[in-house]
Amino acid sequence: MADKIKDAKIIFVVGGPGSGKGTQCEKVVAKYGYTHLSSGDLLRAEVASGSERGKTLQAIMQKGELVPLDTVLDMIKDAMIAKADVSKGFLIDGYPREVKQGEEFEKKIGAPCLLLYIDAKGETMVKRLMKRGETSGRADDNEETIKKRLDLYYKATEPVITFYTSRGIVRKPLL
Ligand SMILES: Nc1ncnc2c1ncn2[C@@H]1O[C@H](COP(=O)(O)OP(=O)(O)O)[C@@H](O)[C@H]1O
Ligand SMILES: Cc1ncc(C[n+]2csc(CCOP(=O)(O)OP(=O)(O)O)c2C)c(N)n1
Ligand SMILES: [Mg+2]
Repeated sequence: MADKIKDAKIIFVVGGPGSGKGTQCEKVVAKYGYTHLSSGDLLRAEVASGSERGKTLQAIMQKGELVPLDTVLDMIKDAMIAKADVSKGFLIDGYPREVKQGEEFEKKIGAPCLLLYIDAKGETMVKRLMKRGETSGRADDNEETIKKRLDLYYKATEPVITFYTSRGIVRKPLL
C-alpha cells in the first residue's frame, strides 16, 4: 500500500500559527494542482467525527500542544495513499512541527523536495488569530492558547527551518 506514495513529490509547508499556511496552499493548488493536506484539518476532522480518539485529540489541541507524532503521521500517510492515484504532488501543511516529525516522515514515507516557509511577525500572527477567533469557532483561537501555540512554534518548529535550510530546500515565498 505504502508503495503507492514511494515516489510522490512532497512539499512541506511550515510557518507559525496564523502565518497563512492554509491561504498560501490554496494559491499553490489553484496554480499547480497539487493535493493540499493540512495536519490541523485532518485532526479537526477526526474531532468532528466524535470518535474516542477525536476526544483525546480535542483536549490536546485546545491546550495548544502537539498531538502524538504517530497519530499525525498515520493520518497524513493514509490521506496520501487515498489520493496517490490522482495526485501530481502533495503540499503537507502544518507538518513537521518538530525535527523529529520530519525525520520520521522521511523514514516512513519519503523526502521532501522543497519546504515552503511562511514567515510572519509574532504580533501579526496574534492579531490575525484573535480576529479569526471571532468567527472560526476553533477552540484554540483564544488569547491563552494562541500564546502557547506561538511559544511552541518558536521552541519546537523554528528548528525545523534551520534543519532543512542546511539541506538547501527551504524557500520563502515573497508575499
Ligand atoms: N504536525 C502536527 N503535530 C502535532 N500536532 C499538530 C500537528 N499539526 C496540527 N497539530 C495540532 O493541531 C493544532 C492546530 O493546527 P493547525 O490547524 O495547523 O493550526 P495553526 O497553524 O493555526 O496553529 C495544533 O495546535 C496542534 O495541537
Ligand atoms: C474570519 C476571518 N477570516 C480570515 C481573516 C483574515 N485572516 C485571519 S488569519 C489569516 C491568515 C492565516 O490564516 P490561515 O491561512 O488559516 O493560516 P494558518 O493557520 O493555516 O497558517 C487571515 C488572512 C479574518 N481576519 N477573519
Ligand atoms: Mg491552517
